[in-house]
Amino acid sequence: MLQATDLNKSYKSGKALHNFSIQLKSGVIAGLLGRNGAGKTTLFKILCGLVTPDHGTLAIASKRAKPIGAVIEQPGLYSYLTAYENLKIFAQIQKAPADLKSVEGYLESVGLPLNRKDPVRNFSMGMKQRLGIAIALLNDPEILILDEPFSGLDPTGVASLIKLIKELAAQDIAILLSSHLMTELQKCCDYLYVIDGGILVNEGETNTLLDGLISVYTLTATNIQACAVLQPYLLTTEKNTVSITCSSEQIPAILQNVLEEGFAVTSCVPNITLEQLVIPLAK
Ligand SMILES: Nc1ncnc2c1ncn2[C@@H]1O[C@H](COP(=O)(O)OP(=O)(O)OP(=O)(O)O)[C@@H](O)[C@H]1O
Repeated sequence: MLQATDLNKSYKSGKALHNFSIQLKSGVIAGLLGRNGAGKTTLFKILCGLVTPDHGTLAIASKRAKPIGAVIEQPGLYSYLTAYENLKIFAQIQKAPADLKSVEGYLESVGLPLNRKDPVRNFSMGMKQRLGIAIALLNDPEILILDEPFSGLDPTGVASLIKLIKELAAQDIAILLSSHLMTELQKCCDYLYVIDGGILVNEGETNTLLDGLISVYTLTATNIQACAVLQPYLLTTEKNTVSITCSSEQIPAILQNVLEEGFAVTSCVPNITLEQLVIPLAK
């Protein structure tokens, strides 16, 4: 669907992208993980045609008039207008259907209420993101690019945005989203690209990439710090929460034994940091 090969871009400040290649496929959610200044926005702007690369090729297989929809940095909204009015204006600008039924359909497609009559400046960050996505999806692009879509969202907002992104991918849209945080990308991406200093330093199917690297898990259960089974693995303990160090292969058996000892584990969260993904290849 989209193949970018050996993209290079330099600014006066230095090289922002170096021989960066990326592929997007229909129905697949790809994540771009990288620190601040790693080159994520530069890549997105090149993919959207907003910045011209110094070298490299970009091939997009699509017959649509608008192959890519994107929300880069903040969604650009008219803050003094309602969601409906924003969508109607952007639909008119982009020559998409702008009648009442169509605009209500756009609102519904991203889970925004039809009855909000107040300006979008009153909206939560999550609702603004949804409206930005609805605008990006005008004219049915086959590719959706979202730059840091989770920034400023609370956990509920993150969870409901992840649900929306998965629903869009299920409609065969190819999705690329960026973050400097592992947790959200881990939860929603099928494939991960890791960028550092403008270079692709790691990539792979999310589960395969992370399984080999996770060695610390945080478990929560009432009084779990007293669990005998966990004592050999303990890294840190707090009331009702412990961090243990073990491999991903060991986790199912450990959890089984903890349950048999009578501790009802309410969560088991793998801990992985961006640094773990960057350092192995940067050596
Ligand atoms: N228009 C520009 N002019 C000069 N330098 C730029 C420009 N845009 C980006 N850069 C530089 O290119 C590098 C990559 O920036 P970019 O915004 O692509 O990174 P990023 O990963 O999106 O970072 P962030 O998460 O902070 O937005 C940075 O060193 C940045 O300062």
